[in-house]
Amino acid sequence: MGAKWGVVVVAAGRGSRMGTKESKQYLEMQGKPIVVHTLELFAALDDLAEIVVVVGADDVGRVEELVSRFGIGKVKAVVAGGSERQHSVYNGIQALSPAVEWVMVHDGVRPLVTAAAVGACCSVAERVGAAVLAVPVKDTIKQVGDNGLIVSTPDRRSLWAIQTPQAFRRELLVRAHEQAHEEGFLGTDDAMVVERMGVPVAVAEGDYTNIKITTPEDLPWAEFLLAKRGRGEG
Ligand SMILES: Nc1ccn([C@@H]2O[C@H](COP(=O)(O)OP(=O)(O)OP(=O)(O)O)[C@@H](O)[C@H]2O)c(=O)n1
Ligand SMILES: C[C@](O)(CO)[C@H](O)COP(=O)(O)O
Repeated sequence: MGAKWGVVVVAAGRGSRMGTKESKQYLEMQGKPIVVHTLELFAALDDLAEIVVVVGADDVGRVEELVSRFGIGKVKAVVAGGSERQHSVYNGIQALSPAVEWVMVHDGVRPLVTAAAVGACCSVAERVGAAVLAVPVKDTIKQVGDNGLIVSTPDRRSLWAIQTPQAFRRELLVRAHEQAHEEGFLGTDDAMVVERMGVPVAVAEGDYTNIKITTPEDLPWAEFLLAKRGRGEG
């Protein structure tokens, strides 16, 4: 990462698919909330200038206290998110310092991303203008109709499972979010609002361990990977 980079860590979701009373980003692993693991990883990146954390409106004070308790550096602001992930992202971008010219957006519930993968994503973004971390899919993916019948089977060689961080020149991402808002478009990731403008977005190959903690089955796998990483076993 050469230029002035900021990251928006989004953690304002309800975690409904996890089925826990506590939102999944606050579930603890190795004595720390998942979102703290994620923030600590980005705070340790030498070339990262600042972090904005986006959380539920009622959780701003709680997360500010976590940032202080765990001594997490580079946190410029903790701000309230919105009803959709895309709204939370936009709120986060607005809180970055004006000097930040490149933005990463990262899911707060992806605590296992590596510094190397983040660096690769940013390098590709600086070259292309926009990039997302991804891995080639391992399973055959099929499109299935409402009737449960298979519609098509895309060539697996062209299919990638998209992750975060997703990295962009800041003015591009702001413009894309504002256009999506004006046109009532909601995407499931940040690249979608840029792609729909016809702007190229590149893929940077990441790791299969960069999982998004979403459903209960993800928790033991994340615990295992976190422990493995803590032992320096990658
Ligand atoms: N309005 C929202 C929705 C999601 N997120 C964040 O976006 C990331 C990816 O979203 P997802 O895994 O879907 O989290 P949730 O929306 O909380 O999960 P669910 O869909 O199961 O409720 C998470 O870190 C989540 O906290 C957010 O900041 N604001
Ligand atoms: C952004 C993302 O993590 C890329 O795979 C994914 O689209 C988030 O989806 P979610 O339903 O908000 O978890």
